[in-house]
Amino acid sequence: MHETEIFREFRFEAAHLLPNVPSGHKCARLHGHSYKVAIHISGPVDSEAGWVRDFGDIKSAFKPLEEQLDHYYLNEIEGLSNPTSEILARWIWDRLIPELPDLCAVHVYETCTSGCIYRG
Ligand SMILES: Nc1nc2c(c(=O)[nH]1)N=C([C@H](O)[C@H](O)COP(=O)(O)OP(=O)(O)OP(=O)(O)O)CN2
Ligand SMILES: [Zn+2]
Repeated sequence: MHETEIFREFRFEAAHLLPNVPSGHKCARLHGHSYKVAIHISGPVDSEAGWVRDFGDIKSAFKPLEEQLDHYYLNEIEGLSNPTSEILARWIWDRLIPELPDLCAVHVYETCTSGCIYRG
């Protein structure tokens, strides 16, 4: 059976600053983003269900993370003291992989044009 990749997108608003950027860098100042996260799952299409996995499973797995992230100051969250897209993508991966062992990528879009793809 061929591997097929599915995804589910989520959006949340959050504030952050980047503490380790060079002096004078704009990202050292407190600012916010409308983040978009896409969770990708890969596997065979179940012949009976006709899907790799119910999108609802991805939604359920991401919900506790969304509750920790949405409208929060990311720097105050355990593990996100330097909340770059790279570190946030890894943070999400580490928390989803026990629930979604078929996870294959976490995309974090910090802006419409910038982001990170983490593949474990
Ligand atoms: N590799 C990374 N580079 C940057 C990150 C990051 O997480 N990883 N983060 C930032 C800032 O958070 C910044 O807010 C977003 O970056 P940028 O693409 O510069 O966004 P802008 O909307 O400000 O882009 P402009 O086109 O310059 O307006 C910076 N770098
Ligand atoms: Zn930023």
